Amino acid sequence: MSRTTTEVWPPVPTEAPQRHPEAPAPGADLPQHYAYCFGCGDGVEQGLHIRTSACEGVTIRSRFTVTEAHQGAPGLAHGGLLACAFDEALGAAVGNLLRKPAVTAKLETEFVRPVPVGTTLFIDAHLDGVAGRKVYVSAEGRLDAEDGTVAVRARALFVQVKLSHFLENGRPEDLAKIADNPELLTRRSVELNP
Ligand SMILES: CCCCCCCCCCCCCC(=O)SCCNC(=O)CCNC(=O)[C@H](O)C(C)(C)COP(=O)(O)OP(=O)(O)OC[C@H]1O[C@@H](n2cnc3c(N)ncnc32)[C@H](O)[C@@H]1OP(=O)(O)O
Repeated sequence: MSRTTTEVWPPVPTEAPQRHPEAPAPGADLPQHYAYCFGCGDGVEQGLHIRTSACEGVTIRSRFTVTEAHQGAPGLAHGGLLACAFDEALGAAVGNLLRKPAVTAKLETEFVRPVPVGTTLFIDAHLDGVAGRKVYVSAEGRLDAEDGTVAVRARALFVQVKLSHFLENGRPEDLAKIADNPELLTRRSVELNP
């Protein structure tokens, strides 16, 4: 059976994504966006602690080191955690390069090679197209080097949302913690009306 994905991507006509004029400069290391984010936050001891930097154009690179806390089979990364890492990397591309709040509507992952504990995945995420509020984005994860063997591929649809999405749906006590300590969130300006 062929594993080549045959569907057209993006699946609808799109416009070329435009890097926001205030997007982080190529080479810049990006801060965690929320201290308690499972993907990037330093406040989550067993989280993924993904680190991300901006690249040229509409690409960003993330690095994720698989620890013992991330196992599924003995000594191997859990597929769901790998999907989480890609959700984070794809979302960071959308948020940082377009600078508009967006959430994952659909996420597809392809697991090509096992990913052992101790591996660092180099994940390049690329914005593929924008159609109104919809943003199509894809990524590849390579084993232990920028040019390593591809182990995981993913692609996703993100939908741009208003700030009210988070204020109306988030747990009040967590929103209150942020009100008390705004440092929990990265304080970069975003455009709030999709
Ligand atoms: C400086 C800033 C830095 C920031 C860094 C940030 C890093 C972040 C890293 C974090 C990363 C982690 C990120 C996370 O973990 S985000 C957390 C996980 N995601 C969610 O919780 C999202 C839950 N879903 C929703 O809230 C709603 O369903 C949304 C908001 C997505 C849409 O509901 P809404 O009522 O608003 O809009 P709509 O229903 O009219 O849909 C709009 C359009 O979209 C199309 N559509 C929707 N769904 C699908 C689908 N499944 N397949 C195909 N198409 C779909 C739909 O047909 C329509 O198309 P069109 O009719 O317009 O053509």
